[in-house]
Parts: sequence; C-alpha cells; structure tokens
Amino acid sequence: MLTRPKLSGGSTLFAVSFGRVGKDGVVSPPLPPMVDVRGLHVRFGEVEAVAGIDLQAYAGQATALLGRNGAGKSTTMRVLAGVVPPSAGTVLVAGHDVRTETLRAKQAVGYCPDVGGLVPRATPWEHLQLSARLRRMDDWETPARDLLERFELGDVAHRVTAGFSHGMGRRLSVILAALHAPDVLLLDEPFDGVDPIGVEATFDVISDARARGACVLVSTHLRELAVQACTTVSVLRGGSAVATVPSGEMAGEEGARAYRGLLD
Ligand SMILES: Nc1ncnc2c1ncn2[C@@H]1O[C@H](COP(=O)(O)OP(=O)(O)OP(=O)(O)O)[C@@H](O)[C@H]1O
Repeated sequence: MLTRPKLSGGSTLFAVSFGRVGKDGVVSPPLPPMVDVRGLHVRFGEVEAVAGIDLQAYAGQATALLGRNGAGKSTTMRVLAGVVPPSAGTVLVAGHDVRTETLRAKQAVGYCPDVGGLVPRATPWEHLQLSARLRRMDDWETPARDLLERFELGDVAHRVTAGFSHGMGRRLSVILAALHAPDVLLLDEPFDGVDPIGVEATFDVISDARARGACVLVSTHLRELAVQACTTVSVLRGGSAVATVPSGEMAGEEGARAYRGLLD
C-alpha cells in the first residue's frame, strides 16, 4: 500500500510525524510543517487545475512532486510561490498564509519557475544583482560567484541570457532561487534538459538547503532523480495527491511499477 509514509524514511520522518526523541528519551512535540497545504483548489475558468490537494513538507526535508502532464504540479508550486492565488483551501508557507500574508510568504520562498523568469537582455550577474537588491541582501557577491562556478556559468556571467541554451537557463533559474538561502526552496522542473554537471550542482543546492534547515520542494518528471534528490515523494493525479511516501519506495524497478500503478 502506498497511501501512508512508513518509518523506513528514518528518524526525520519519525520526528516530523510523531515527535522528536531527545538524548534523555523524552519525546518533544512534532515540528510544524514549513509548507502546509489543506484542501487546495485552483480553478482557471472551467478548468480545475488543482482539485483538493493536501500536502505537508518539513524543515530539512526535500519533497518531490511527481505526476503526469497536467496533474497540477506547477500550479501547486505557483500557489506556494505566491504567483497564483488559491481558489479555495488554506496554504501556509513558513507559517504565513499566502492569501493574507502574501509578501511575508513570498519573502520566505526561493522559486525556480518551470518556464520563463529570465530577462533576455540581462546577464546572469545582472539577474543576481537585481534579485539581491530586491531582497536587500548585503553580502551577496561571494555566494553569487560561488553558485555561478558550481553551475559552470562563471564564464558567461556577463553575457546576455538571450543566447543561452535551455539547460543554461534552467541552471541560472536554480541559482536565482537559491541565492538568498530561502526557508522554502521551490524548484519546478530543475533537471529538465540539464547536463550531469548541472544535475550534480542542483543536488548540492538541495542538500545544502536541507542541511541549513530549509524545506525543499521539487517538481519533476524524472522519477529516479526525484528519488536521489528527495526524502519524500508525493504523487499527483488529476489535481489531487494520491500518495505520499518515503522516496525509497519509488526507487528501481519496483518503484517504477508502483509509480505506474498510481498513475493508471
Ligand atoms: N493559466 C492557466 N489557464 C488555464 N488552464 C491552466 C492554466 N495553468 C494550468 N492550467 C491547466 O491546469 C492543469 C494543470 O496544469 P499544471 O501545469 O499545473 O500541470 P503539471 O502537472 O505541472 O503539468 P506538466 O507536467 O505538463 O508541467 C492542466 O490541465 C493545465 O492545462
């Protein structure tokens, strides 16, 4: 059965679901979710893009959203990023309601959209500069240079993005999402068309974010990369979450069969 997380996810899953066990054996209350989605509906006219999603994601964890085209992954990410308002339901990001505390929720988030977001006539460095100014960051140049080097974009840091390949654009979008070390990192299709160096660099960004206690959500079609990058997998179908399981349950041949079973 793939309807409920098992404890095979280890101590993190135990801690967030049932409480944290201290050295003295005392169990403290479970951590509140960093992303808390309850009964989310999103309608675009006649189309119901999201039809009642419930999703909880926690500090130090990475959750993958998997599902077929049109399952509602990107729309859910857009709601979390504060780009699309919910039609119904409650969405809290780092404790802030995206409907009533939109600015605070947005400040907590770093968002790599699935498409767009880059200015063709601006360079990567100018994108980073603008992002840092908007967020009133002081010491941004060193982390910006570091990220550009990790994603092998240092050599093109001062070239306009108009001539960038698809994969170069994806890599820059991940960098822009990660620059300010957000509490909630939302990566929509970060691996799409990205070469192995970019994939490795994205893995590093995800594990660094988890290590500093951020909550990461990754929307992707690439099941095996989702399993490698994430602790938890949530499978969406027809605008609803049909299963949320430790990522190990989606690994290998058996995981592929389980995943196909959830999509049919
Ligand atoms: N702005 C919009 N206007 C109308 N319909 C929309 C809009 N955005 C999304 N939809 C519809 O909502 C549904 C869910 O779309 P969404 O992009 O969230 O799916 P997805 O799981 O991210 O798909 P993909 O894997 O193809 O990116 C689809 O039927 C889509 O056509």
